[in-house]
Amino acid sequence: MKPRVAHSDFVIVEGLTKHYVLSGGRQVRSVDGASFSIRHGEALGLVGESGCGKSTIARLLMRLTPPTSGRVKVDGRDVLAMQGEELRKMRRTMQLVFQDPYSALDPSMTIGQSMIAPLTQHGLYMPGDCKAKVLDMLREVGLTDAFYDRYPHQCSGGQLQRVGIGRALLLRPEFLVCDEPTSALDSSMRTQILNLLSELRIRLRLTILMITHDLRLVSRFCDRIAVMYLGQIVEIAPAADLFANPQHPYTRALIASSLLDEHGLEETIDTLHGEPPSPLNPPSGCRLRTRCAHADSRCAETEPMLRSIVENEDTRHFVRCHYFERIAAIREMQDAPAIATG
Ligand SMILES: Nc1ncnc2c1ncn2[C@@H]1O[C@H](COP(=O)(O)OP(=O)(O)OP(=O)(O)O)[C@@H](O)[C@H]1O
Repeated sequence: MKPRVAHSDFVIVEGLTKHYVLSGGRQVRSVDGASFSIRHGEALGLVGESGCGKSTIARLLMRLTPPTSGRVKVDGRDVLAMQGEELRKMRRTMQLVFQDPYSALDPSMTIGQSMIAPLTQHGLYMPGDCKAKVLDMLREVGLTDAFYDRYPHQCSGGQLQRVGIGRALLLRPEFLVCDEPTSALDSSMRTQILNLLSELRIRLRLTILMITHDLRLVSRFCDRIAVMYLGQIVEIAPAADLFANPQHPYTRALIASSLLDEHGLEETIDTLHGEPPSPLNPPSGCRLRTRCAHADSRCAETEPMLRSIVENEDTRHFVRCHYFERIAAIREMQDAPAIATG
């Protein structure tokens, strides 16, 4: 069961943009004007094809790379403006769980040494208490005390991911960004790690951004889902709403292709054709237009905005699509009462 979430935005991201500048001055538009919010205790999924900019968003939120522009507020504080001690303290409350737990650990250090390092760095506990805290955390993530003295190469992928989660949680963060935390694992390990994260999320009242290309994972784990295409967020909706009532042609194609994979279905009208264009040279107007069956001249000329699709603010369903706007306008005209004449 998903926990109830408090109705206040804990994380607010506005117009977040990252253009990497290559030698010769060409720009990779990895993230372009991403805006979203995450309520306190909520899990937001961020999905999209490889290369659409998901990990760049994680790196921007964690201040691992500077943005080109935009704002990030966590618990009311402007994360991108922070410096020095304030930034160091903030970093403790925001932790990243990596896709590949092996590369996140130093192979020459034992698990215990790797887990104690951030504790010592942040001075959270007296040095004599650190080992006991690490052992408590190992148990909390389902590992025995014996793992304290093991080296990464003596652990399986699932065990290492438990270590990675434990290491992030030792600093008692409030906001966890999980970047493909299960994609390096086999399916039974994947389920175990997801169950562990679900349980810890409730127990520790964590706010989570779950980055993945696995739609089944987000449908099980997340309250809301943001769909990304070529650097932009194209749809955000509550998870159940997104699957029952997807609006953006890209979201519909993603859901259709995951069903194709799962059930071996025939190709449907909602599948996209071709590969995504390069973020070095994205299409004008709507970025999906070169692959979208519904695109017309307006899609090439003007960029659609991310707009709320319902009056009821609580539903929080947003779409960035001219085709959706056309269809919605037609439906509105059809639903309007006829004006009596004569
Ligand atoms: N340091 C960098 N310099 C130049 N381009 C970069 C850099 N980092 C990422 N990119 C480019 O930015 C785009 C977005 O990359 P990103 O890793 O954020 O995508 P992603 O959606 O996380 O993909 P994946 O699921 O494969 O990890 C890609 O085209 C990538 O090549």
